[in-house]
Amino acid sequence: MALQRKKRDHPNGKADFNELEDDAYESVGFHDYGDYFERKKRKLQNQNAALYRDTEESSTSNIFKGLSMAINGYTNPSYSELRTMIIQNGGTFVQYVDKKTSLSFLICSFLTPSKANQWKHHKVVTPQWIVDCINKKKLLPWTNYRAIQPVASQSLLSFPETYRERDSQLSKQHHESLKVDSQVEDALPSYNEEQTEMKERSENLPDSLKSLSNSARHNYLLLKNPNIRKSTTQNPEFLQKFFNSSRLHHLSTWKTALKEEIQIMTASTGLTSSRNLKSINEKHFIMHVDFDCFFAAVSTRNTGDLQLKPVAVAHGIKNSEIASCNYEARKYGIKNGMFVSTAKSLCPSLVLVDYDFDAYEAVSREFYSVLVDTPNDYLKVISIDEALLDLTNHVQCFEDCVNIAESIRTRVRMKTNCDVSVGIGSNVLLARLALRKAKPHNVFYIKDEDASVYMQSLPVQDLPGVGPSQSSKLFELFNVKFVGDLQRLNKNVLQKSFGTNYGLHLYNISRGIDTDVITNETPRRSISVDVNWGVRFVFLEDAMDFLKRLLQELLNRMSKCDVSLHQLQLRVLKRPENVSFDPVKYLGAGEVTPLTRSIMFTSATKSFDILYKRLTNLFISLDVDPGDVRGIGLQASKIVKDTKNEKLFNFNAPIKTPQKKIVSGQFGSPNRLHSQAQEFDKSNEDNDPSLARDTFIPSTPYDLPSSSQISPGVLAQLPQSMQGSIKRQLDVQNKRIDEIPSQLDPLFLKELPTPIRNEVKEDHEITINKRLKLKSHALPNVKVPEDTVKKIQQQDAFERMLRPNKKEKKQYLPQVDLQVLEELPKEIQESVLEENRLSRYDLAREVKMKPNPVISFQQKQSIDDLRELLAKWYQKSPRGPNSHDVDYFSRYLGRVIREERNLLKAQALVRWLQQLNRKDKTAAWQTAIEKTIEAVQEACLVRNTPPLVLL
Ligand SMILES: Nc1ccn([C@H]2C[C@H](O)[C@@H](COP(=O)(O)OP(=O)(O)OP(=O)(O)O)O2)c(=O)n1
Ligand SMILES: [Mg+2]
Ligand SMILES: [Mg+2]
Repeated sequence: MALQRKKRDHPNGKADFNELEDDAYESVGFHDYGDYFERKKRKLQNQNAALYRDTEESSTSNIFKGLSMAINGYTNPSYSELRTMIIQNGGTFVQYVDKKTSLSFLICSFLTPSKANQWKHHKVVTPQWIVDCINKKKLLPWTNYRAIQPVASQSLLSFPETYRERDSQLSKQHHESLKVDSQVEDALPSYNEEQTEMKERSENLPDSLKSLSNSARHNYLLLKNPNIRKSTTQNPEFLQKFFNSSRLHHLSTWKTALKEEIQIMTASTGLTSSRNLKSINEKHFIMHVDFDCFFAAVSTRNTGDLQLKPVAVAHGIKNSEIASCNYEARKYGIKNGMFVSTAKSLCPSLVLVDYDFDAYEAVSREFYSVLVDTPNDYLKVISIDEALLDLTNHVQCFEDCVNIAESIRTRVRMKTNCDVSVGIGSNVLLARLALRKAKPHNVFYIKDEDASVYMQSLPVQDLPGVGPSQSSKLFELFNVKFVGDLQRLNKNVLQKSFGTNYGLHLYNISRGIDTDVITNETPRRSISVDVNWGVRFVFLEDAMDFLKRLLQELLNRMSKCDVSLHQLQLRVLKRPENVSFDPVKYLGAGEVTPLTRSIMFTSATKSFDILYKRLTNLFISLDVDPGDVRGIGLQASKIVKDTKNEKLFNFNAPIKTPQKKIVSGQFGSPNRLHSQAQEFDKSNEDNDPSLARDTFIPSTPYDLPSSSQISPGVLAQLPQSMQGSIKRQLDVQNKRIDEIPSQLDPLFLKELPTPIRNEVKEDHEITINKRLKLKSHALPNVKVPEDTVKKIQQQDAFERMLRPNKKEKKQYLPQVDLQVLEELPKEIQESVLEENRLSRYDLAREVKMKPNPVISFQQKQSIDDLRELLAKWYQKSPRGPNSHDVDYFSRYLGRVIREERNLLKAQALVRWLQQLNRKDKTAAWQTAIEKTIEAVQEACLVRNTPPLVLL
């Protein structure tokens, strides 16, 4: 029997059915459970409709107009009294509530803990609120009548002055959605709608706040909720909480700490300089070891039954990201980085477990102790769960590597009850590709002779340094999709299109040739603190206050390492203009434009006052609306040691120490690492008190070339602090300067590690420029004594080295694309920057100047125009779209995500298609929509952002 429903604008509960024809009154029979509830709901709605009819005349006020309410459990006044009170005062009474019902308020006196948990994201008030509102004849702030005490994660907005607008909107949306017709409502508020809503809501703002920008007002209203405020930068304890629970923070801290420890161990075993025994051309054996689903495995390692179930580690909130999921969960299509809500829709039985940072750290230490016990040439920390080993001098063939790999796997399993996988190859690239193949729970190796063939079928994006821009350029120019296609391209052609360095890189890696060698860990060159979640400011003062706390945190970290800084960088993540105020991720940064600025200090400092003053000016100079700030970071670079007793590392120690191999068991316990290191430092200091006295930390620990290659001329051109350091090191190494060439010695330069060489070269260039400048400006008759000129040159050179040379760099600005650059491997990034004589700072400004392009589809760009287009497309193809059109549109969505970088737009368009097909549910359209969703999620993956919620 067809359900006849008159379309009326009645709110929920007022639906006017023809009772006689409504099958809600038929017996339930053998219908399914869902059907039973559907019927029950309609039955109750009909009863309410009758009640509304009766009370229409007798209604006393409209104070609850636009609000929908339900009652739960025992109440005083009674259920029926309350119901009448609600209806008589214009409210909508909802008799039956399920998950889909949008409700303004739930009225109840008491909730059991489980119910309280279930309703924690709703407004739950006591019956007294109804009574008092009616007595006072106005809506009173509901927060004074809460039946559930707020919880920290509550994400519901509650603004005493404005909730009515919001609720009536919610309730309107809900009723619109109840209508079974072709009217399609917008799934997400568009940016314009958000702006309009903001304007309406802002009318309730105090006068003093009316001058605020829209984004600041938005934050003001958002932060009115104490629960939300508690989770943001407005909370004085925010930083501590943030760092305690931020997995990314933990990951980076662990990595730094592990690197330092491994560095100490390798230094103490004397493996540093003598280990590069084989040249790059000789065959190497590289091993890449990585835990399988690290966080998830650690969290379930002692729970046999959980290991067999799909498990993910996340904070548990709907829009939180999955940090790690086990391979059982991956069978359902769940991936690391996915939102919990998406994952749950793929696998409702997914078990969520919380983070256990202490356990991850402990397991990682066991892991590294096994690796340190494995004879190796180099051990490089990649992350908490992952390392590279160079075994070249310890094995003869791949089979030896496999045996070692199996032994590592067994020992790690015994110590941690978790699995690692191992990839082996003759270089880092092949080891990495082999690891991918080995996962999970296995060992795999790729021989050189198989590499080329093995790689042919890989998409080019699987290659290191090939990101979306490069791969789409490769596709556009040469129709290249797979590595096999790339292998067919000539080296010259690649270099012409992609530049000398990157062209060569592409040519090499497509053949499995990787010149990246595993080198020693470099000492810490910078210390930073970054916060990219929960950053919400209203006023400039908020930003200043937070900067203060962040600077304090940076100084604390610096003080732990006993360093001062020469350079301080401020990094700000800014919401671009047409991006929503509220990112998809709750209080996250969302889509942002990064801005960076640095300040240089001629003398090293760690003074809060000096730094804070410059920092605030720097922030102001960025001219960012405080409401638009979504993330802030500080980085101390060009750091110098400021105490004589270096605790961890002796940067000026002679690198060559007696050969001492790691023997099995030596580093069995992680705590021994520290004590071992300290002993090592101590013994060195005992032997030679002149060590560890200098303050400058070079970018890389360096061994000096033979004395004949160091000229006093060169030395004189170095920054003074470096001169001191080199002279002392020469003393230590018993080297003398016995030649006096007058200019930069190429041999000497060649021997220096690249970063130092660059510094020296830059410095030299500046000195030369300065000299030229001095010449041209010198008054013809004034003779400056030569000594003085030299001194000025040296001093100036050092100062200028610490200052960015704006004029010089400006003219090179437009040649490098930051997005392209970021996808390249670090080394290539540096060389591109060097080639273009640019710093990242310049590029960030460049990005700021050039907004993302808005991509057109059939000459349409705005969401509204595109929706119109899609609606026409849908109407014209009732039996489903042409597959080429679907591909075409999917590709467009991909570009919206990758190039226009507008996630919300892509989301809104797909949802629109879903809405269009909601009524008829045409299967062909459904398939087409799924295809577009796939394209969208793939583009998100490429961009490294979590998938959009589209189910
Ligand atoms: N963006 C990231 C990257 C990593 N991790 C954490 C969770 C991971 O468990 C751990 C290791 O990262 P991997 O990339 O090695 O991922 P898994 O070990 O989880 O999975 P796989 O088996 O693919 O290595 O680091 C994280 O929280 N967020
Ligand atoms: Mg892993
Ligand atoms: Mg890893």
